[in-house]
Amino acid sequence: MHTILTEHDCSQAAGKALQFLQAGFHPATGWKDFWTPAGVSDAWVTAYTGSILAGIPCKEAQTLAFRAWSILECTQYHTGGWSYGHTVPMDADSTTWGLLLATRLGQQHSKRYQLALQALRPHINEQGVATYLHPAAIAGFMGIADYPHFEGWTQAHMCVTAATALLPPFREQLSGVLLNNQQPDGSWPAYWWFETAYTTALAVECLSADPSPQALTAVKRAGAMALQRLTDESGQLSPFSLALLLNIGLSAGLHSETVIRKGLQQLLQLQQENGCWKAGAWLRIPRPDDLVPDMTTPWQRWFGAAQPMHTTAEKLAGTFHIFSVDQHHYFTTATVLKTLQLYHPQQTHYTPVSSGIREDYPLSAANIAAFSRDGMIQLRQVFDRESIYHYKDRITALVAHAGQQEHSGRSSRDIRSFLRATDTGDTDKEIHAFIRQPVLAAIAARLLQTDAVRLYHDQAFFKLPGNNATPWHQDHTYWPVDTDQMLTIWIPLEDIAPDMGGMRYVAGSHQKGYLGDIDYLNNSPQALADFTDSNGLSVYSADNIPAGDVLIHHGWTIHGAAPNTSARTRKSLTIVYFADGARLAGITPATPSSDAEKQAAWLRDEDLRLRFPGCTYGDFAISLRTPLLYP
Ligand SMILES: O=C(O)CCC(=O)C(=O)O
Ligand SMILES: [Fe+2]
Repeated sequence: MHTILTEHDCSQAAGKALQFLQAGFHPATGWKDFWTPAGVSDAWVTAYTGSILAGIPCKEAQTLAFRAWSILECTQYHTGGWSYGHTVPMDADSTTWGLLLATRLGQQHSKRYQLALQALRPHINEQGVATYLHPAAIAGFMGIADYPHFEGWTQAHMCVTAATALLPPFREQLSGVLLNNQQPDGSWPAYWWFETAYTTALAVECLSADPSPQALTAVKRAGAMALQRLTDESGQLSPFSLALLLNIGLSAGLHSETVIRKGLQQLLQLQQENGCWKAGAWLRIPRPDDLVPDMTTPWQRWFGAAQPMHTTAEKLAGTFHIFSVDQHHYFTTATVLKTLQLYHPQQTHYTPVSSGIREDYPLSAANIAAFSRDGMIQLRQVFDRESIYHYKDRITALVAHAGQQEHSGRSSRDIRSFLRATDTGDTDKEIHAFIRQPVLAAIAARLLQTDAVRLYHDQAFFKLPGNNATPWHQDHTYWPVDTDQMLTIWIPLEDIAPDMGGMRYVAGSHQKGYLGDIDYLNNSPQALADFTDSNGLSVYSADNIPAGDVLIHHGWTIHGAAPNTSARTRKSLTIVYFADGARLAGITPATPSSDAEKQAAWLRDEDLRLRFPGCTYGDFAISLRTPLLYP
């Protein structure tokens, strides 16, 4: 067969695979695969898939990998580490993949990374890495607390050891262990897999970076084994096995071997229409006392319990020596992506994923400088009118339902300032996507001059006819986040005319940071004039804003809005972003004195409780409610 495998072929295939993984990614749980008696795996599969994407140098893959990490940061056990899935006790394999993901994203400084590393350490001994450390926890989870024989599960496993060996802190120690455990045929054994190429691919990835003669020999032997199997089993290999054998060959430097090129071409031919490669990763669950599962027969595929199991004996008989496959194809597809990456490491030309949403807004250096000087900016035509009007209708329906008439927080004035609804994206899928679209988050990140931003919240502000002015205030007063890098994108949902209650900003006031209780500015126009005059600042009035434009203000910029004297409702949606890496904090003064300060402190506590459940001041400002939106 004549085999020409172009860069273009690989990058096309990888782009489609990426789209498949993107489509299957759930914002709260990541990817799920493998049905076993312990349920379906989310954390482990998400960590594995994410860690492969993190190694692919293109924007879509990096974004997905960051999202996966963001989920793992929220779902980690407080004792550190990750597990197979929801409610299953922590294990060394899932924890290793979580750590590999963090490492590849450069997140070693993260508190969760450090915690997981600590939790992993005790699993490592001279024999390698044990998946489970405490039989009691896992036996309790399985409902066989009285069964004492977990020697099989608490011994060192080469399939876990080879993955952990890829973590820089353990590489040296575990390379030695790997060298001692290579089989005569050049492979490494696997405990949780039928396919020894799983362990071998990881071992070779680790050892190929080791310049010692022993490592070199080991890698060569593994490479020869892979070539042999690719030849002998050609045409019978599942995409999973084929990808792993190719990984071994590629890590061993055998790119130009005909068998490798043929294998790659076969692999590309096996890609499905939707971008995936069909499930072929056979995960097995030996009995906890089984030390060498390769000797065990027979194995049953898990389709759920055949009959109800109550006693330990029934559970032992019914839930072990079973196997399962990655029924959603994510695990296999991620493994194949790794192969493509190894074949063309420097290629970043993956087919861009088209989402239908605008990808970029041409923000200029002058825009960024203006925002940093004024603490506010108006950006022209970020959206087209039709799409804004589409969202206007959806948001109007929602506000009518969920809106709350308010005095805008603090000032008890007779007439209310607006009708407000928070978290509008929670109940409407389209608004959810609109709020999370990358173009807005990218604008936020660039104006804040930071690498990554999270969503804080979204709120709709509808100023009804006759509603009062929005009092002057500083938003950040209400947000329990310690970074100054926060901003709001204020999106008019239709044209705003001068009598509808346009936004007002004290340009440059953000540079002063927290100004204390500034409610006195609302006492009279003179109070404000005195403040701006004595500080050399001026007020910017955004009176005529066409739909499609957006207004953006910094978290410390003093702002308000004029009353709505027209007969129309002024409709707007706001999205608040903050720089990733912030921690939860109150603002100074720690002891509020005025009523306004007391109320602000109460609102910060309230937001901490609502937006960062389970967190306290000092923790990282990370939660499922505040996802990373960029990159
Ligand atoms: O729309 C308004 O009138 C007030 C909006 C506001 O204060 C904000 O977006 O922070
Ligand atoms: Fe505000």
